[in-house]
Amino acid sequence: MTSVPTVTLNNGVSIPQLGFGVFQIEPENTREAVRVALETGYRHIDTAEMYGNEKEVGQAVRESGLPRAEVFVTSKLNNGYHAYGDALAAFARSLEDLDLEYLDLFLVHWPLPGVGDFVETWKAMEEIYRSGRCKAIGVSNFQPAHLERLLRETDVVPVVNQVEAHPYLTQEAVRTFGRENGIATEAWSPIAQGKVLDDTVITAIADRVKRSPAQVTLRWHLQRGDIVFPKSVTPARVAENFRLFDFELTDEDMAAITGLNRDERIGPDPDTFNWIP
Ligand SMILES: NC(=O)C1=CN([C@@H]2O[C@H](COP(=O)(O)OP(=O)(O)OC[C@H]3O[C@@H](n4cnc5c(N)ncnc54)[C@H](OP(=O)(O)O)[C@@H]3O)[C@@H](O)[C@H]2O)C=CC1
Ligand SMILES: O=C1CO[C@H](CO)[C@@H](O)[C@@H]1O
Repeated sequence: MTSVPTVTLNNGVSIPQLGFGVFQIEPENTREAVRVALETGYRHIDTAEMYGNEKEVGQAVRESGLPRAEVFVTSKLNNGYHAYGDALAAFARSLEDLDLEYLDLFLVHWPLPGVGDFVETWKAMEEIYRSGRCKAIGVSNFQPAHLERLLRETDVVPVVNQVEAHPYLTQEAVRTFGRENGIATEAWSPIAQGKVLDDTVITAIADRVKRSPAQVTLRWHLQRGDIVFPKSVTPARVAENFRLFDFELTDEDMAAITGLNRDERIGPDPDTFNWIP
């Protein structure tokens, strides 16, 4: 079976660079989707309390029969639970819903700069980390200014920052800040939910290397060093998105795809997003 490269996080924990995302998979379809992903060879699942399918993710992981240590599971703190005590309780609930002994990675889902104070939230994350029930803690959708505050005012450096990233939003500033401070970048919506797949720069490279536009785009992320977890409920695509390790993009291909950047988001802007579900 294909072995997926790992990235060593700043606390020594290893994360598979390619995983499987479960946003917008209905709870009733999640068990099967995660079963197919694990069967295909994925060993990293990215969920969140916000997605409403933690329970089914946990079920599929347990039913796979794989040793717990072989599957990397990430979940995220939902936006309504940023207060210290709420964050501790929300983590305990996530673990209970997943029905797992520990989480591999727990993230603050959004900084919500207009609501409360994410430094207080991060102090709760540090306590969760110290409890040993979570192997690593990180953030999602943090801008460099948000990260600077965490680095200045708290003790534990986030292991990752999970941000929207794809060829139309290459996130150079966030990625550079991460690289300089030991924070790995995870790219969410890595194929921009399909939006980049008919871009002629990407389709021309795909034709030449005899791979699909999705494979070319995912390979671009991997060669940049970022961590990705494409979502699909279509088994053929789940398999396609896993076949990324038998071809390489040239430096010219990499530069051409990076050159597509238009700083165009498909999701919310972290500086102004303060939504509480
Ligand atoms: N931290 C955050 O704020 C966020 C995190 N995320 C995480 O990132 C993950 C991935 O992002 P997501 O928004 O789901 O978007 P993706 O960029 O992974 O795209 C998913 C969409 O693309 C389709 N698709 C998947 N593979 C292929 C393929 N090979 N060819 C053509 N179409 C394909 C899927 O269709 P189908 O399923 O029908 O096959 C689905 O419609 C999420 O599942 C979640 O874990 C996402 C958003 C925000
Ligand atoms: O993970 C997520 C899925 O997408 C939503 C809408 O863009 C986000 O709010 C959320 O962070």
